[in-house]
Amino acid sequence: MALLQLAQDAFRRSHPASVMGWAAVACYALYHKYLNKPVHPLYHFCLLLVVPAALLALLQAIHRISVAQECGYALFYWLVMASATVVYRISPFHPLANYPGPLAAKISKLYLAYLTAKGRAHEDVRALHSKYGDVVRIGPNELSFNRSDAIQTIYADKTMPKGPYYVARTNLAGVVQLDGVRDFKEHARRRRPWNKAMNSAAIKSYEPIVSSTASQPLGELSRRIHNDVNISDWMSFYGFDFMGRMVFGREWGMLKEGRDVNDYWHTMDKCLTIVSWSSQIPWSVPIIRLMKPPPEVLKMQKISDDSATARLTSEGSRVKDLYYYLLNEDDSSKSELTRDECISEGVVAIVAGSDTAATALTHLCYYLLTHPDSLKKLRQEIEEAYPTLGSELDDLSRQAEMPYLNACINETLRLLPPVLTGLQRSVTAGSGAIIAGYFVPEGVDVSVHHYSVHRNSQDFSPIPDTFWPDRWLDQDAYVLPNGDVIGKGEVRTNRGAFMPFSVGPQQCAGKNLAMVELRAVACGLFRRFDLSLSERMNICDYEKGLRDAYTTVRGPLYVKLKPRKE
Ligand code: HEM
Repeated sequence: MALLQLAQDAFRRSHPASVMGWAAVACYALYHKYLNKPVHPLYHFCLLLVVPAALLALLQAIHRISVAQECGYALFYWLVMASATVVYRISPFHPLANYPGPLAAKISKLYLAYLTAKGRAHEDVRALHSKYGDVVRIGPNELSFNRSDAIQTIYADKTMPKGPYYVARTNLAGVVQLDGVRDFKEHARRRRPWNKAMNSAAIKSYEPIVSSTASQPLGELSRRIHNDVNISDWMSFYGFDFMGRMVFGREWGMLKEGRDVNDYWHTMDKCLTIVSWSSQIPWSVPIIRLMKPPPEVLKMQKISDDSATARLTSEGSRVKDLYYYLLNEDDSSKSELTRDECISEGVVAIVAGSDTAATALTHLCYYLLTHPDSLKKLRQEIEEAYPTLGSELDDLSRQAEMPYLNACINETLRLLPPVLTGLQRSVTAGSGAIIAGYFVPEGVDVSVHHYSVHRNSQDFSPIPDTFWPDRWLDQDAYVLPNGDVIGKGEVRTNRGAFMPFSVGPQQCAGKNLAMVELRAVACGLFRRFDLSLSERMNICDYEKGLRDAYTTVRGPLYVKLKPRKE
């Protein structure tokens, strides 16, 4: 009672503006602690709306202020909060004050969300590294590294869980997707069935699906040799049909029809774009989720759920597909995953595995078409391995031993990794962490920027920006694209800096399968067809048209195809 009386007296004696101002500063102290963290929307609601509303009600009762004054004081409250946020973030007292970066990035993650929404964040963040150095403050509490010696600490040492960027990775039924699981122990439980589904014996058992799906686009394309073919589209048709068979044992029919049946893949691209920018502002995710989901998201969730549910209610697999292992159909024990988790895993596999592989294959075509010498060398290697036309999908294990094929794929994934961005992790240790020699305090989010580190001349030289597959070969001397010959000592290829599938316990679960399918399609395509760029293609625009939406959104790549005779 006495306390209430005291508060009332204080309110009576103070000017309303000073009450609102000091309350805003106090609330900010609480708010800034959680601003970039996943907290319940009620928390934001309370600090932003309930507190000022309660104060205004009190002030109204005591000072009899008008409605216009109430609105003014409410605005003042929010303004003080916003100003306190900005001042603290750019002040020398902020724990990241010594790290360079653009002012807008220091103030708000909205800056990175804006770059992401523009679609060229991979180039933009690389430009920031060129301007500010190896470590850049890309958000108020976030650092981007362009240093290969940061990779192990951030991703492999199991000390830094995924950051708040991943809060959006929960489906509409509330199930956290595998790639959104941030707790290491829970992640290990969810990941176990995947590791079984992707071990070498399982990968071998998928080879019939890989061979039959990889041969399908070749058949369909041979019927279209008189037209320009958008190979980018065809790689997506392939990627989705392959994953449809792999995961659900189901035909999407994209290759057969030569179009995006059900608009599935375009819908997915739209969803990824929304998710990619909203993930940059994690506190917006629970708020967005309170609203009605966009129709694209609903549509995609439905198609995926229906396919997964149909597969789960079927009597088991006809072929050994992903669910064969996820549901433990290979032995009698019960699956470790709940039914909802199983459905979610199927959806993740489609999202994670279809477009990424399609992007890698399209980029491989792009680089080989613009580097005819490399294409010639590759074709020679394929012809030596598979002298008979049509045999190139017979024994896929041979392809893992083809050095130039693997060099071309690696070089493509280096220059244009399908996941271009840095994958966020959080420093959670109370004592902070030392990353690549830099001290990073607790509560800071960190990442190694894929696109930048893959082109860093410290790790890939010479000509780090040029497609030059030879850098992956082990030779005594190397011929550069301009004809110069250089010795082994002048070539630096740091495989530890190569992370298109990420690194550590949360790296890509489908890496081995992806490599099998990339090799198979490349062998089939370049063995059976002569590819050239179509005249309608302005090839300089291809890279400029790529959009970084966490995974890559591609424009068209028109080619002409000529079947090879032998
Ligand atoms: C060239 C093709 C591919 C690339 C470049 C690629 C890349 C990646 C990357 C970088 C991650 C880490 C994502 C993160 O931490 O945010 C990832 C995760 C994942 N990928 Fe792939 N991926 C490819 C193909 C595939 C395929 C074919 C599958 C499925 C069979 C697959 C399934 C997954 C899954 C399930 C995860 C989540 C893993 C986890 O969180 O434990 N990926 N992928």
